[in-house]
Amino acid sequence: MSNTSKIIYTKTDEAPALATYSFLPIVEAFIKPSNVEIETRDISLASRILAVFPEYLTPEQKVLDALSELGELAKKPEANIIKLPNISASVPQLKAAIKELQSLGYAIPNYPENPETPEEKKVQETYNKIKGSAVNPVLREGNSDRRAPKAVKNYAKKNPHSMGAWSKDSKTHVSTMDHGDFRTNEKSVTVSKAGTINIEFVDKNGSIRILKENLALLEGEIIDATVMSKKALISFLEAQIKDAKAQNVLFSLHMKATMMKVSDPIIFGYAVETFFKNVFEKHGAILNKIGVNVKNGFGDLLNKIQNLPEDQRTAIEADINSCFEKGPGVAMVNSDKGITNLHVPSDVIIDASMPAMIRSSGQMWNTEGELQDTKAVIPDSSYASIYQATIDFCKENGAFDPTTMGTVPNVGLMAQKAEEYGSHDKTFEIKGDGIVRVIDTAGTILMEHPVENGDIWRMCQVKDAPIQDWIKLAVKRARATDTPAVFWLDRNRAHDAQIIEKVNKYLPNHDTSGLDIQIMAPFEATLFTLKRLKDGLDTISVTGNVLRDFLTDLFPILEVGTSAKMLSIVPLMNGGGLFETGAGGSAPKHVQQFNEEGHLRWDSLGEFLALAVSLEHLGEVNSNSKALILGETLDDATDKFLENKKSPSRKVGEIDTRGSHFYLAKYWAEELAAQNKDMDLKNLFTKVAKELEANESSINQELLNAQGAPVNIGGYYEPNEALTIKAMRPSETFNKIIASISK
Ligand SMILES: NC(=O)C1=CN([C@@H]2O[C@H](COP(=O)(O)OP(=O)(O)OC[C@H]3O[C@@H](n4cnc5c(N)ncnc54)[C@H](OP(=O)(O)O)[C@@H]3O)[C@@H](O)[C@H]2O)C=CC1
Ligand SMILES: O=C(O)CCC(=O)C(=O)O
Ligand SMILES: [Mg+2]
Repeated sequence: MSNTSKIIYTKTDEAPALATYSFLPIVEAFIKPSNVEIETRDISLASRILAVFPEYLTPEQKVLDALSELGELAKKPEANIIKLPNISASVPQLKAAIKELQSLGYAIPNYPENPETPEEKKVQETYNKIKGSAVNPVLREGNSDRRAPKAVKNYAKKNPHSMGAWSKDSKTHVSTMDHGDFRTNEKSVTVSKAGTINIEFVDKNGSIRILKENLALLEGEIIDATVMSKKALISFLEAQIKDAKAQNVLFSLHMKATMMKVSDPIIFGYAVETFFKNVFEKHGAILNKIGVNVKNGFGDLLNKIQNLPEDQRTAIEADINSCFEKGPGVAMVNSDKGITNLHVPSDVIIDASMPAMIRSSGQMWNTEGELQDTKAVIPDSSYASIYQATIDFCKENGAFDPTTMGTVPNVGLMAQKAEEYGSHDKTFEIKGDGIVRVIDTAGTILMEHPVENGDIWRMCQVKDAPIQDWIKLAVKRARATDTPAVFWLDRNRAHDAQIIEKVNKYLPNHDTSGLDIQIMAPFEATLFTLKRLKDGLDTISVTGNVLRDFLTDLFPILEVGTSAKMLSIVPLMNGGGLFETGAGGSAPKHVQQFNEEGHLRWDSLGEFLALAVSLEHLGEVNSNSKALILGETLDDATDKFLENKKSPSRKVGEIDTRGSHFYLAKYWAEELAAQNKDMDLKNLFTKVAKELEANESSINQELLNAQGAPVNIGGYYEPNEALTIKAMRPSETFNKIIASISK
């Protein structure tokens, strides 16, 4: 078999990883006759931790660095990778994973919160590479094409998900900064020739500290730099806390602390300190001494004060309570458990949290577990306006109607760590007052900003080749679907102005005759798109990396109820394919339900869609007709799956992920039996389809019998393999039929 007939299926974390234990054996059996091999690579958080600390492990414990391997593969034409959502770990998640691995006998080091020795610094640096969004940027060697397939849209039109009603009197609103933030301070230049730059901090006395040295830039690369003023941010946050109280709305903070892993935890920390100002003013010395780190959220403070002598702890708790009493209500993540929006920076992630709020009448949970209007605080104003525009639109027009609304596919610029999501190694918390400047080897200052102690300064990059590829993809999608495409770019923003020049330069290289392609600032683009959306019309959004992320949750959640149902393709720039499953995350609360009730509600539709396009890609590239047929029939099976409503239910005792996989297998076998292009496949799967049909009720019964009681799979980040297989494949009858396919 040729080396190229290989699909790499990623093993990740939480609900998607559990689902893989049930789905992958089915896939392996079905694709075997086509001479396509499927291999797994473990890029779970646990595995990524073990991969970078080999010196702490015994020879048997060592694991491959699968992520680096896949990062290299993504640059090769033969790449065909199915990427499931993975944990982008905040520090609290990282620490929990480390603890679990240590308890399993892996002698890996602790995460050093305040590293002092060179050894501790090295350990922290290593962990920082695993922290946050450390997987996607490595694999995304291409731009993004995300859309709701027709079958998914049609299903939503016939079976609309619930949408909370909107009232014209809703007090919900977005609050964002109008000065001193990343948007207002942004500067940007396009580099005319390749070279290297340094980023320097010059203090008030003129002494220079190098923040980043010898950063290589390519010709035509756009760079931008900006700063968030700590003073402006804190006075903004103080004003918003007061205003939320005055308006009697919940205070909620929406950040991307996982993907913006350096800047956003700092901002999150300032919000915690501002909300609990009295606590930090009165007890700052003690909190400092016990190592409270607000970047890890209010939860870090609560955990660390548990070890204080009782009198100190109760004094602090009394002041915490008085902040809650005097301040506005805070939006809750889990009101039963008292977990607020400020507890953990990775609990509320803006791409999912804002659409979820908009879908529920613009409301979030209060401490009583009731829905209430909310002030959504999004400190940086770069993209906040899209949510305000959507809120205004819903107030004016009521909630969207999934039975009649159009769709908004996205073409997103993301290749080669484009824009903000590639900025971590160039983001700095500034220590002292002075100037930060970007300077080239000839001594020319490309950009500079005056800064003050505590400010957050960052630089972003986007290379020319990805921009050209993105423009090409936009034209291709507009042409393929004959749909208007809008570039969401603001000519008044420094970075966007540079991108607009490139769009104007490269668009004429393509045949755009008869196409409707426009450029609009995000606020106007939102209004334009929403109006069309309500009228049942489709509009392609062509955006940068952050808006890609925001819009590919916002529109899917409104249109089809969840971004899990998105087709998410990354045509890799060197010819391979990366097929992401859905556009959302790993849904931690699903695992909790599984552990408690033995019911997993992860919807693998994203996996089905991704596998079909992966097979199609492989079939075309390798002229493998069996792979093509498997892809086509899988798509037809997915249509049938939707028509017959075989997605997992939310409730225990009803069909869950495992049952949904059985039906996918049944329909896939039936489609293979029905096709006449390949007789081998037809004959083989006619038999399989008959057996699945004949055993349908006993398989369903066996699968349902596995529900209703707590399930122990021996771990959260590193579950025990044997226990997980047992839990995820509980139907002997089904397992036997699957095993018989490859015999
Ligand atoms: N591509 C990737 O690797 C991504 C990873 N993440 C990571 O995922 C974790 C959780 O992030 P969060 O922002 O809360 O986003 P999630 O998308 O995990 O959660 C938001 C909500 O989406 C719904 N949902 C998402 N996928 C499915 C699915 N397949 N089946 C059923 N429901 C689904 C659920 O909503 P409901 O209850 O309304 O149905 C869920 O509660 C974090 O660790 C984050 O870093 C996040 C985004 C992308
Ligand atoms: O990589 C991550 O942390 C999240 C990715 C994400 O949300 C997206 O691409 O939509
Ligand atoms: Mg996202």
